[in-house]
Amino acid sequence: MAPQQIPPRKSGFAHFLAAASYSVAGLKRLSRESAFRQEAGLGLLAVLVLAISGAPLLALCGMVALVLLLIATEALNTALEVLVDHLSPQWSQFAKDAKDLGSLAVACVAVVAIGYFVLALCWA
Ligand SMILES: Nc1ncnc2c1ncn2[C@@H]1O[C@H](COP(=O)(O)OP(=O)(O)OP(=O)(O)O)[C@@H](O)[C@H]1O
Repeated sequence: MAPQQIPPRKSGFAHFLAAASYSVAGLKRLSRESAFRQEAGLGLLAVLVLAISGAPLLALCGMVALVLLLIATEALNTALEVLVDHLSPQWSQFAKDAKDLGSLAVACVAVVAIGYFVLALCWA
């Protein structure tokens, strides 16, 4: 297979379009992670439950924002894992630290999202 080329830098509207296509590629890569599929599924469920419970629009927007924040954190954690797996196929302290810290970041955002869901459900 021929070696892939790094795409040339673009500016203006072409840069905007290119950035959007890179984000879609990132979403495709993220969809291979089971953690992402679980978080996105549970997040969608949480938004639906709040909507059915009659939560106000602002509360629904808050839930959607937190689910997007969780997905963004999971994307960064996956990027970290890809790099760590490439740099350290064997056990190493830096690999353990990096991956554990990435997991902590995802866990912190997940706790905030779950707490928000419970509060919004109580107030609905
Ligand atoms: N190369 C490594 N060296 C040392 N410890 C590692 C290494 N790879 C993974 N670990 C340890 O194993 C844990 C789980 O790693 P793993 O790669 O399975 O990530 P994960 O959090 O389960 O994410 P995912 O399910 O998305 O792969 C890490 O948090 C870390 O403590």
